[in-house]
Amino acid sequence: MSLQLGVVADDLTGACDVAAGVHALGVDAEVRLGVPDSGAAPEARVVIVALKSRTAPAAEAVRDSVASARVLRSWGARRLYLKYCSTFDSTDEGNIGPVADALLDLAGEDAAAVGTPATPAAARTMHRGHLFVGDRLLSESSLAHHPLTPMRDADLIRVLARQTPRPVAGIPLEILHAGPAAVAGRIAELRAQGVRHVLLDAVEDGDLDAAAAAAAGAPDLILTGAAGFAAALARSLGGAAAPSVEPPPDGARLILSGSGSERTRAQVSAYRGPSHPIDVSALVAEPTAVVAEVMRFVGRAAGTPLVTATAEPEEVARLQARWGRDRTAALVEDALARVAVAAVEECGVRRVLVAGGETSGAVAAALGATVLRVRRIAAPGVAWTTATDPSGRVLDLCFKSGNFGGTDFFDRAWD
Ligand SMILES: Nc1ncnc2c1ncn2[C@@H]1O[C@H](COP(=O)(O)OP(=O)(O)O)[C@@H](O)[C@H]1O
Ligand SMILES: O=C(O)[C@H](O)C(=O)COP(=O)(O)O
Repeated sequence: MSLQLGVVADDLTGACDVAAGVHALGVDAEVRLGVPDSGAAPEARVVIVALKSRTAPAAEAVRDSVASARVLRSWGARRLYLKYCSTFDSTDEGNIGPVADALLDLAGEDAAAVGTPATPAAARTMHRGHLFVGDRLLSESSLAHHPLTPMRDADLIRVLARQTPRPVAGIPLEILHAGPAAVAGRIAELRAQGVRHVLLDAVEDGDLDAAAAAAAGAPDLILTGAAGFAAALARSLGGAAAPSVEPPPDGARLILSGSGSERTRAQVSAYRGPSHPIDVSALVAEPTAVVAEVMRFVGRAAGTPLVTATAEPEEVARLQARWGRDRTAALVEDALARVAVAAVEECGVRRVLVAGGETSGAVAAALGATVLRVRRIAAPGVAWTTATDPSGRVLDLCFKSGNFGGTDFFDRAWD
């Protein structure tokens, strides 16, 4: 099969979110970690490049996203999709706007970016350009307190307009409900007026299907959004039989949590197995000693050990004020990544569940994973994936978005 949809994702859990949704439709998907080497094209019909660009400097995010898009195009990708968070996680400096603009430059002068973060299956909906998380406006949800990208403005037309000099406009729900031709016609009108970024309202999957059908008639569009719109595009590809589910590899288990999201905080609290909180302040002065202490816990734990840095927003804010946001982020990500490598190399761990997008990117890179294939859906938007590390070990890896999975996920995710 040829590559139908090439996706550039700004974090690993978001990439796996798309892969899980595509897999559930019976469409074969593959996640490539980092900017891929051009080489031979993968066989999968959907290839998702997982970058760690969501909170990187804009120039770095643009560089890696454009490089990834070029490789996907060289593999014959018929459509390009920029995958960002369903809660539009970003700052006013970017990176959704700058990256989308760079992809527009790649696509040509009159190109336009069209899409939506709406993912109704994850209770993310767009109405009059405003993003809702469940019944709450984004700015009234827990995402307003995200440790790296606090989302304090639910008007995404306004948010995106702060990230790009190119004109931004929305398409309201009544046009989505009028069907694909109405959507396509409105997109064409906006483009003729010079609009280069279009955000679509959507409150149900049918709206996303209408958007996907409208996009099918405009192959020059750069498509953007979260896993919901990506799944609608994959639905139009037509799925094969349900993919087979291989058993997980034998080996010990480990849970690593670096997410500060509301759902992960609940999952950490609800976990009934052995857990060990990381002393983040101690990481500043003696990270090696902290990791050694954690490994003593992992080595003697009965059951599946949970190593967690997860903390309430107030505690995270206190540590960020003391040591710096980026410094604490890097210290925690690096510590959890080092624990993952040591657990695989020294404790026979072969199954790792990681909570948090940035955290997952750091852990996957440290483990040397380069390609992930979905093995089994663990929860909506969350998959167990199979990877082979540089030493040839087969690993079973689950990279869970911060706000995904049930409260008992850490106990129930294992098959
Ligand atoms: N206790 C803590 N203090 C400071 N930063 C933390 C703490 N725990 C986690 N972090 C950092 O917060 C960020 C959480 O981001 P991420 O892993 O993407 O989670 P999510 O998926 O919930 O957004 C990471 O950079 C992580 O290292
Ligand atoms: O919510 C989404 O679209 C994705 O699953 C995602 O990007 C989540 O990011 P997180 O950093 O893992 O919360």
